[in-house]
Amino acid sequence: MSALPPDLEDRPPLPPALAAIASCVNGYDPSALPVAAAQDFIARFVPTLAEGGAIERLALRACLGRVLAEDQISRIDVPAHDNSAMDGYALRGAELAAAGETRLRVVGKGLAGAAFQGADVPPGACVKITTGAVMPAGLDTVVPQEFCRLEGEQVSVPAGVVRPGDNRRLRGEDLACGEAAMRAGRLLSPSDLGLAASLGLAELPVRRRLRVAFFSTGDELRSIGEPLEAGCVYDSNRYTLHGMLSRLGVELLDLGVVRDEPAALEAAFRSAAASADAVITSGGVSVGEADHTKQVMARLGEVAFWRIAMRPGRPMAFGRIGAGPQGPGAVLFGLPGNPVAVMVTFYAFVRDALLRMAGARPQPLPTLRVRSLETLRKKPGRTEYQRVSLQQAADGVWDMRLTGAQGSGILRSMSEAQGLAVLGHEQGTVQPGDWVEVLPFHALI
Ligand SMILES: Nc1nc2c(c(=O)[nH]1)N[C@H]1C(S)=C(S)[C@@H](COP(=O)(O)OP(=O)(O)OC[C@H]3O[C@@H](n4cnc5c(N)ncnc54)[C@H](O)[C@@H]3O)O[C@H]1N2
Ligand code: MOO
Repeated sequence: MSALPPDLEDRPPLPPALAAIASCVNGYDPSALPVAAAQDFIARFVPTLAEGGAIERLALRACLGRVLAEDQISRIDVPAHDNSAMDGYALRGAELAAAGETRLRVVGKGLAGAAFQGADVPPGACVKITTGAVMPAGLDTVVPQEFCRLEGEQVSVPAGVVRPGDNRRLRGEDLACGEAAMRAGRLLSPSDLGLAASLGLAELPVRRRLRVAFFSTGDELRSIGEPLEAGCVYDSNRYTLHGMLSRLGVELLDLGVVRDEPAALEAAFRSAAASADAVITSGGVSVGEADHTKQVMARLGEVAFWRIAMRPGRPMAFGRIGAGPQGPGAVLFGLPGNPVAVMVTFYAFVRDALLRMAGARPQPLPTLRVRSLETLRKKPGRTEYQRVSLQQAADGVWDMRLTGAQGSGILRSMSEAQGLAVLGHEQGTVQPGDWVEVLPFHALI
């Protein structure tokens, strides 16, 4: 068996692990697994990049989209001082009159980066201040300058425009020294880079990127640039997969197109598993005579299930090859060949599994509750994903329509969609005006 990535957690050998997982999964039926059971199975099954040996320290800007490997504890208070949230006058809140005006003498100024230098501010006095400037000792309130009238060195503040303590940011209110700023497992976002910068961190420890190999299978597939002979189609799945995987920030190994021949498939699986943590294929998982993918997967390793109660995406093989005492091998996703089924099964199963393997803690994706403008025919007993466009109605509610024919080979209606209506396992036909859950593509990385 092929060499195995050394830094994946060593899990028990596959057969007992599979049986153990299957017995924990509610409604486990390998011939037609409900979507939720398949997701549960996969979440329990996939190994995570191990703590040791898989961590690198990267310059902050390079950490975007990577998985944080260790908790980050703040070594400073952020902000480091009480400071003003407004341009105006800093004063003692207790001196503000309940009615009429409060008149105060301006005894100096404090700028952001150039704090007020005077001695203690005496009673009846205030300090001109800018946003971000350190609050002078003893002063606790800032009146924005728009509310004030300045005559010479006297400022008049009308009653009621601020309360004591207003417009002052407290030391450590963003993060106190010793507090956890970010926990390990976080998928680093632009705001996380900013947060780390606010702590003065030049670099962060991140998990190594997951290595994902992928290839298309099918004798009818031609690569771009090749002539399209009768009966052939261009291989689009590798481009779709490339796009979805790139957004996940994994390391990509594109192994091209593999012919519908068991020996060629076996060689491709072996080479993919030798260098990747996960292998994704498309095509050849159904029951046709040229559909060899799942048989080859089963011969080299194990197939946990390959039929899911969903549409599109019913035939999807999930398993593993190369598992043994030396490591967990590579996780396999044999996605169906139809171009829309590839995308739907990726979003339904592969995305979360890869994030989990990479050490992140994926959250359930947020869905929008929208009103259907049309009838959506649906049979109970399987989950259906229908391609929809969204528009906001005059009453502010979001409405949805199908983007066209829903055949799982029709990529145009996927490309025109803004999301997928997720019609649950038990759901029947949707009538116009009914509410449905939509997974907006913008929620996906
Ligand atoms: N008798 C049955 N036939 C089929 C069943 C079934 O349950 N019983 N399931 C259908 C469903 S659902 C799907 S999905 C497909 C999945 O089949 P395969 O995974 O074996 O995929 P292929 O047969 O290889 O291809 C299906 C279709 O997609 C085109 N394709 C494949 N790869 C690509 C690619 N990389 N780029 C563009 N297009 C691709 C291929 O040419 C076929 O038209 O099986 C149904 N049949
Ligand atoms: O998985 Mo298939 O895409 O339902 O046609």
